[in-house]
Amino acid sequence: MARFRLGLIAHDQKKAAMVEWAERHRRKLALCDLYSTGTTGARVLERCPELRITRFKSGPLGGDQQIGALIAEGQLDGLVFFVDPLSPHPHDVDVKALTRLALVYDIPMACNPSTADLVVAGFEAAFRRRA
Ligand SMILES: O=C(CO)COP(=O)(O)O
Repeated sequence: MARFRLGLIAHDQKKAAMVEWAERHRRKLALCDLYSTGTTGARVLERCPELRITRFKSGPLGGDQQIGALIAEGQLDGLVFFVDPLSPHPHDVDVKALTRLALVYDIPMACNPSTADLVVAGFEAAFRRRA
């Protein structure tokens, strides 16, 4: 059975929320191939070392663009991207480009934990249908 391919990214002020969210869903995330920017993936793996995460560069160094390339190539089924709306980001153009590609290719994109809960529930339902 194909595994879901899910991107995980969080801005610095949202990393604690990402770790908490990933831990809460770790059993379902273990059924996914996960892709993350550098620091986000490292933080999640500290708490959930069993997860299979391919880590790209840190966001400001091109990681957002690498995740965007996966979307453009049809290699990502969903994106959980906890955006910090209250801080400036030096790579804001990359953030915008990534969210734009998620819209262009119509992949589910969750930008906060409550939406990410719904996305995971959707994956669960799809797993059940496939089983
Ligand atoms: O900057 C980011 C998203 O725009 C995230 O990058 P890191 O996970 O490397 O902190």
